[in-house]
This record gives sequence, C-alpha cells and structure tokens, in this order.
Amino acid sequence: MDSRIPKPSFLKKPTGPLSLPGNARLPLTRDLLNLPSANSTMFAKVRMPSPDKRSESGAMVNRAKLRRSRSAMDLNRPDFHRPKYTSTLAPVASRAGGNINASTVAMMVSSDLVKPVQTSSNGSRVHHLRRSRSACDIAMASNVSCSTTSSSASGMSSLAGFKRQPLPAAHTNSRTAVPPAKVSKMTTTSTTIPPRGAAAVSKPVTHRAAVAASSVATATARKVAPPVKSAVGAKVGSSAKLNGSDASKTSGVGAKTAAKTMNKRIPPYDYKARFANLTEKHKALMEKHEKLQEEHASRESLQELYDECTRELELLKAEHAQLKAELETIRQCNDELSQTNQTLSASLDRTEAELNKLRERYTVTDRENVTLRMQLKELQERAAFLEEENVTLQDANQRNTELLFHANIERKDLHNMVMDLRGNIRVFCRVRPPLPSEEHRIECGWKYLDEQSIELIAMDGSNKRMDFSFDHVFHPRTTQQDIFDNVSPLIQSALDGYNVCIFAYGQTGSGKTYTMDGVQDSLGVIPRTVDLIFNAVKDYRRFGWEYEIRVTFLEIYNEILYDLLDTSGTTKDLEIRMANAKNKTEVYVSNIIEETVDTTARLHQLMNIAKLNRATAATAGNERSSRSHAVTKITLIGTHQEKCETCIGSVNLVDLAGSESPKTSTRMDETKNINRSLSELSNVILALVQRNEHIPYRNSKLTHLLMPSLGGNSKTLMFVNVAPFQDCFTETVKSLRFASQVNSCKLQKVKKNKVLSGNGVV
Ligand SMILES: Nc1ncnc2c1ncn2[C@@H]1O[C@H](COP(=O)(O)OP(=O)(O)OP(=O)(O)O)[C@@H](O)[C@H]1O
Repeated sequence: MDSRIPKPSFLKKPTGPLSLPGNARLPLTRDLLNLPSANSTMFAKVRMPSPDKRSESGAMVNRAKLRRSRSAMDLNRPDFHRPKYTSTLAPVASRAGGNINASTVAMMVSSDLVKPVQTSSNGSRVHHLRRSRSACDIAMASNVSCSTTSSSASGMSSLAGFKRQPLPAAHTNSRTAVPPAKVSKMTTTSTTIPPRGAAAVSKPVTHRAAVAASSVATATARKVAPPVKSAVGAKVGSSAKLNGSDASKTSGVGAKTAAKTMNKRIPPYDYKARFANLTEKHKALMEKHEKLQEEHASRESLQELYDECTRELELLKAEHAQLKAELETIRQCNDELSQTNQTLSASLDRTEAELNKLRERYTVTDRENVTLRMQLKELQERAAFLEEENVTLQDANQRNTELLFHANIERKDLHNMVMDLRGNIRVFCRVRPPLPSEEHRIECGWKYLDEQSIELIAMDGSNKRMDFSFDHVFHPRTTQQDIFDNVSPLIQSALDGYNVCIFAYGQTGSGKTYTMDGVQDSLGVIPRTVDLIFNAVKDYRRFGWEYEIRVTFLEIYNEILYDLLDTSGTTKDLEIRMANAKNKTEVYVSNIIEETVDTTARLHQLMNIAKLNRATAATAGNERSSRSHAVTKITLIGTHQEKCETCIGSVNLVDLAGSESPKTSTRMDETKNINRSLSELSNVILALVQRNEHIPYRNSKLTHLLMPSLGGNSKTLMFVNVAPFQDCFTETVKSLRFASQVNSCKLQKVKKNKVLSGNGVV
C-alpha cells in the first residue's frame, strides 16, 4: 500500500486479503475500494453531507480520508469530468462502431492518436490516471475479453499479452509516476468500454456469450473441419463472431442498465455495501479467470492441433509436390508412349499396305510362275531339239572350217600367183608436188600417158622428151591412201609367209621419206603397213592363226650399221651374217635389238624412237635430209595350232638416203658413201638383169642387207621418187633410168617360207 496514504481502519473488516487464482493479480487498491457498486443503492437514500459543508457545519469528519477518496468518488459523480485522454479516444471508438478489439487498441496505442495528456507540470492529470487505473484495469480486462470473444482470437492473444505484462512493482507499491506507455495502454483500453459500472455489470454476460460462441466455433472446427478444410472452421468461427457481436449488443443494453445502477452512489461510509460490491466483483473476476483458463487450455489444444495440422499440411504439400512430379513424369511417359504408338501405328499401316502389295505381287508372280513353267517345259523340249540340230550344225561347221582353211590357202596361192604375174620386183614412180615455198622453181613438163607411163619434157629450151614405163605412175595429187592401196597386197603376202621388201629410191628432197614415213596428218607406207598387219592378225585369228610380231630398226650411215632402238649410247658391232648355209641369200644382223610388239601403239612408239635416232641434216634439196639408209624390218610369225602349221613372213621397209650431186654437197664423205652404196645397188640390179653368175651383194652394206630381197626369195617393190623441178632434171632422168632397169629385172619365182624344226626358215 501507498506509504504516504495510511491504510484506513475500515479496510481491516474483510476477513482476509483478496487473492486471485494463478498469476492474476487484482490491483486492489484504495481507489477501487472507493468505487461505487450495485449494492451502494441500499445507501442511496443516506446522503452524506459534503465534507466541505460538514466542515462548515462543524461535523466530526475525517477530512483527510474524505479527501483521499474523493477522486474515486468523483468518477461517479455527474459533475465529474473524465480526463482529457478519454474524450480524445471516444470519437475513434465510436467511428469503429464500438467493436474495437485488442489488436486495434494496441495499434491505436502505438500511434499518436490516443496519446494521453500527461504533460501537466503539476501532475494533475497523472493524478487522475493514478486514481482510475485499478478500475480501468478491470474494465479494460472485461471489455477486451468482450471485444476479443466477439471479434477474433487475436484479441485473446492480446489480452493474454496484457496479463503477462503486469504493472511495475513501483506502480503497485507506491504512488510514483506510471510510465507513459503503460498508462497509455491502459487508458486507451479503458476508453473502448462503457462507463465502469456498466462494464462491471455487462461483463459476465458478454464474456459468457463470446466464450460459448468461441467454444462452439472451436469444437465445430475440430469435429467438422479437418486441418485441411480449415475454411469450414473459419466460417463457423465467423458465425461465432457474429454471435459474439450479438452478445456484445446484448451486453451493451445490460451495460446501460448497469450504468444506471452504478450511478447510484455508495456512500463512502457504507463499507458493507462497498465490500459486497467488491465481493461480487471478485466473484465475477474469479469466474472470468476460470473461463479464461478453460479458454487458455482450449487454445493450447488448438495450438497443438494447429501444429499437427501444420505438420500434416507440410507432409501433404511434400506429398503433393511428389505426386505432381510423378504426374509430370507420367504425363511425359504418356506423351512418349502416344508418339511411339502413333509411329508404330503408321509403321503398321505401311507394313500392312506393303503386305497387301506383296500379296498382290505374289498372286501375279504365282500366275506368271505357272505360265513360265509351261514355257520352260516347251523350251526344254525346244532345247533338246536344238541340241540335236546343234550337233548337226557343228559337224557342218567343222566341215566348213576345213573348207575355209583350204580356201584360204588357195586364196594365198592365187594371190601369190597374181603377184608373180605382176613380177617379183615392181617399180612405182611418184612425182611429188612443189611445196608452197617452191613456187618460184621451174618445173619440168610432165605428161602422164597412162597409169604406167610418163613423158618427161625438159623445160630448159632443149625440148628433150623421155618416156618411162613402170608398174604404176603416181602424179603429184596422188594421196598417201592411194599409194598404200597399191602396196597392201604385198603386205598380205608377208602375212601369208613371204618375204617382202619395199624401198624408196630417189634424189634428195624427192619425197622418199614422205612416201615411206609420211607426216603427222598424212601417214606413209610404214605406219599404214603396221596398222594393216595388226588388223590382218585379228582377222587371221578367226582361221586359227596366231601371229607374233617382231621389229628391228637399222641405220646404215657411212657404211656402218647402227641400231636405232639402242638408246644406251654404247656402240655395238652390228654385223650382217648368213642365216643358213644352204640358202646363201638369207641374212640377219647380229647384236641388233629385236622387239616383240603386241599393239599398234607400241610399234608406233618404237618407230618414233627410231626416227629420232636417225641421222638427218640439211642438204641443197632438203632442209631435213635423211643422210643414211634406214631399214625397218617387221617379222611375222604365224602359228596354226590345230593344223600345226607355222608361216614366217617379213617386210623390209627401206628409206634410202638421197643421192646428191657432189657439186652441191657440203659433206663429201657422207655424199660419197651414199652415192657409192646407191651405185652398188644399181650394179646388183644390173647383174641380176644380165643374169650374171656373180651378183656383187657384198660390195656395200646396203646391197648385202637387201640381198634376200633383191636376189632371193622376196617380193620387192621399189618407189622411184622424183622432184618436178627443171633444176632436178638430170637427177630425175638418172633415177627414172635406174628404176626402168629395176623394173625390167625378172627375179626368180618367189617361194613361200617353210619352217624347220629349229625355227630356221627355208
Ligand atoms: N607427195 C608429196 N606431197 C606433198 N609434199 C611432199 C610430197 N613428197 C615430198 N614432199 C615434201 O617435200 C619435202 C622433201 O621430201 P622428203 O624429205 O620426203 O624427201 P627425201 O627424198 O626424203 O629427201 P632426203 O633424201 O634428203 O631425205 C618434204 O618437205 C616433204 O614434206
């Protein structure tokens, strides 16, 4: 108790001190004892004189006591004015419809809106606050509980918070100044309720209704609504709230009635009434305390339920997330399976379509198979018949082959007979045309009397005329092909096993090399002979003949033999030797390279090599004159396997060096050797024409090498080439006379070569 205020003696009447259960502490102060109660009505008619008046009347009144209780009594006096802060908060509460809960109050407290006026320097307003605190606490507690039960559970929490923060001991034990915050809270809360007396009366009713509503709501929420379906409980709670609002309204009516009762003042000396009043208040507070305890217990169970629900909710959330993930996975699997199903369905459709096509094809093929079997049977019968016929035809074919073989032999004999009739040595005369660069040169007069005769007329004014006859005369416009058409029968003889020699004779620049070798666009006798031989070899295979073709390229320069295929650079001694002792006209050249060729291309390649190795130089009549005698020898060895026959023929293709007048020669030794060898050739021809016993073949390398062709078993063709110019007239006449001698020469009858056991040729 306040030390400054002595405890009145009438307070000792209660049997014992008031005690509240639990932590609730009723701030039973001296101020509260001065509060009017419902029982004070019994003292309503006993009007106590005013202390002041009584002082004026001189009554024995303890003024100090009266003065101390005055503030409490003033609260119930009609002329009593509430502290300023009460009027400040009242409009706020009215604006809120008188339904402000504890949280709202707390918010208002924390704001400046309901700041109590406590700045008085003399502490008068603080004094009012001190006096009304205990009453305010009670009123606030009841009002807060009412507002809480009629509004929401949060209000209850605020109430509980209020209880856990009792007033400071300094405040309860002494009359020192209350902290502004605490005062503000208490004051603000007290302003939300009706006047104190009304609150005391209406509190039990309101509280019971609210608690009942809350209990029903909680119980309903527990029974009806599981934690997941809290919305149902919330609805029930909201209905309880509505009920609480009704209860609050009811309590508002009761409060008005109680206020009227409270207005009846309890005289300060009526301690009994005041004690009764306090007892009732104590009883009400006890009931309230019990209710609050029950509610607190239910709250705790609700908290446990809430925690359990929260845990279950977490578990359900986790399960929901897991199920969601599984659902997503299943959806993806489902999509994949759908796609796979679509693909497989499409594939199945295609397969069925293909199967149907195959079935149709099988049906068609089956029908065709039946037809083909029938045809096969017919064909087998036909094959048997044809086989018999084939045997017959094979016999006939064999007979025909035999006949053909003999016919071919007969053809060869007839061919050679014709060749013999034409002469074993024949002469073709060819007059070359002037070149574009030679248009200024004067030509002789040429008269081509027929294919074999020609008349030469000198254009030097002497008007000399000379006639010459040969086996054939070719004028300047004769083509290489025309020339070769007349040569090819001799090549045919070589394939039939005869020796053939073709050589070109004439003055330098008269066209010998052109006739024998030709140029790139106009091939001569030698390359055409090569082509003919290879083509003929192919044809002869049909008659069973297989040919082996060998070639040698030889050069006689200054009476020395050179191998034109030898590119080694070393000089070999090439000698002309007798091949057969019995046949003294058959010769061969020792140490010469003899190439066996299988293709035309290879033979042309070898010809080019030989051409490059041949000695050439410029002469007065030819810029690129052949200064040597070139001999190309092609040996043809034919074999008939069935008949066991072999025939060997040869073709000697000779491009002689051109004769040159010593007057115009710049290389005398070369010219002398050339002219001498050509002169020896003339001597041999003359000896053959005169049928001399001795034929001087060995006087020169050229005649020795051509011995088999000139005097032996050979078919010989000589080209006499002449230039058309007047300045060549003398040499031309000389060549034509020599050719005429050769043409008149009658060689012995040529015999076909026969092969001996040692590959020797007879
Ligand atoms: N019938 C022809 N038609 C066109 N041009 C020809 C004919 N005959 C020869 N000629 C040309 O005349 C020139 C001389 O001919 P070629 O070289 O054949 O003479 P040659 O007798 O071989 O001379 P040499 O004895 O000096 O070697 C060459 O340019 C050649 O192309």
